[in-house]
Amino acid sequence: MTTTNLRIRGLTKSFGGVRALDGVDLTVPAGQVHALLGHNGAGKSTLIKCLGGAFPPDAGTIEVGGTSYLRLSPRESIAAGVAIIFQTLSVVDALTVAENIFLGQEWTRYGRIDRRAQEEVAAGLLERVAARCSPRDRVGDLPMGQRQLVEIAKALSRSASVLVLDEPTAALSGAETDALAERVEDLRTQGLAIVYVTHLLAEVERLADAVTVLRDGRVAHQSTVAGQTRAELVAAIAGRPAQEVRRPQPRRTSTVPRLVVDALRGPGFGPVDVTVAEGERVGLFGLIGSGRTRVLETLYGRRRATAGTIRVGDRTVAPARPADGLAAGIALVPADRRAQGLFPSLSAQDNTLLPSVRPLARHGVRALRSERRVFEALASAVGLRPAQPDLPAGAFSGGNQQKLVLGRWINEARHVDVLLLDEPTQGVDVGARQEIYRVVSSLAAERGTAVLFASGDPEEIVALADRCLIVARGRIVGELSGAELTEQALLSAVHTSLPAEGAA
Ligand SMILES: Nc1ncnc2c1ncn2[C@@H]1O[C@H](COP(=O)(O)OP(=O)(O)OP(=O)(O)O)[C@@H](O)[C@H]1O
Repeated sequence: MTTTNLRIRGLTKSFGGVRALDGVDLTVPAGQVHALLGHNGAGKSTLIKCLGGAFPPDAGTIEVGGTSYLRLSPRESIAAGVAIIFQTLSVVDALTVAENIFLGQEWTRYGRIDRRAQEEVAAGLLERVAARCSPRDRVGDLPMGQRQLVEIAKALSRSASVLVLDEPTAALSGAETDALAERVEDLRTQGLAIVYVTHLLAEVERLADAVTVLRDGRVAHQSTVAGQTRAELVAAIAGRPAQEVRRPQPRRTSTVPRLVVDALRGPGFGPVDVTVAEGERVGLFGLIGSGRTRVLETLYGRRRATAGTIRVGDRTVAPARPADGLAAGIALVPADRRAQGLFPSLSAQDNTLLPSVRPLARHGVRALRSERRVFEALASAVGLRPAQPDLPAGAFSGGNQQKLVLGRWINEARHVDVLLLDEPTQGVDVGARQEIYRVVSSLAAERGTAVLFASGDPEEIVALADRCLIVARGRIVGELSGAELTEQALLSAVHTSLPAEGAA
């Protein structure tokens, strides 16, 4: 008989006027990987936060291991056997692996922490998750994939029976992603009930047994994964039939160079040569740690170049700070948009239009009506939910916060010569992804903006780039364009170069 580790019934939660969850049912038996999908703002994070005790639900029950709760405190959630691995991990960098695992549940002997016993047990737990680190390593020195395994080992030390993984591969390299998939497989075999939150359908197909799609706080679809097509899942997420993902028609781009980078070097990369013509969209494809992010940050002035030249049009620029990059007509949308670009207490509209307020103003007075019009056009283009201009940015879901920061640079009131995008659609749902590609492409086509973007997702490169440069070990090691630019060609190009670990 299969035991049911997690049974959620009628879960409901509102924030002000927004029904984030509306009568959600979800059952996950022991030994099942259950994928949780949904558009940005569908309610996925709210559901896992109710489960983890961060929010009290308004109605419904959460049953874990046979005990039913109307609400859980964070402590009760852990005691009941729930472990949630959030994207921003909760491990403490300054502590060792063993200290992290036993934080808050230290083993003591004669009133002192028994380090040796902790390290011995930690070693066993690390083995169970096939981690390659030692109990005495400092967590801050470990690559992201290992830190995540430490957190999973910590969950096992607390005898978790329900493991929730929130977009766990977002910050992992290809090799780390494969290793995590194997761990998920093992933990399923060991009888955990696993809830796996993701936007990536390939992960669902690879790992999950069952899938639930949330749409606007309700269950829009629930089934086993076997026999389910991608088109059916996309339709359930978006609430309309799937649009075919098509590679844009090859366009004749201008040959006038807009961005010319010559022998650029900086810590961890170089020399790098890149030319982007007016209206051209060039992808930088590489694994995490390849140096792709460093190149973009150096062009923008967030990092200092140690050698080389950068030209925008016919001007030579040497950005030492982001303000210099902006003054030279270069904008960067960082990958970690929430930490690096969002003002949580300002309204959605102010967040997107802040840099445009001056261009829109007439005679020094803010053009409020134009601001609203530009915001509304943008909100509909990127599928912002809810499309409320006055709501504080901090009240939007993670993916919608991404769209707000992205929208700052891709709205019609803001002109930049060179647009740099780091992982433009990470955390963004499948429906909005296509819209973002369309908006970026029309900026390039209509205004001649030179677009240089970094991505680790071959599908994204193929959907958005006219031409792609392969980055490995801080250098450009190949180039693909036209008919050669396919997902398969990208993957084989990157895997023939040595993978690097660590953050980009
Ligand atoms: N603290 C909050 N205050 C107000 N509204 C909130 C709050 N947290 C979430 N919401 C709203 O609840 C809804 C569901 O958000 P939630 O974060 O659960 O979505 P999600 O499915 O996790 O999205 P994403 O894929 O973007 O992470 C959204 O409309 C969001 O704006």
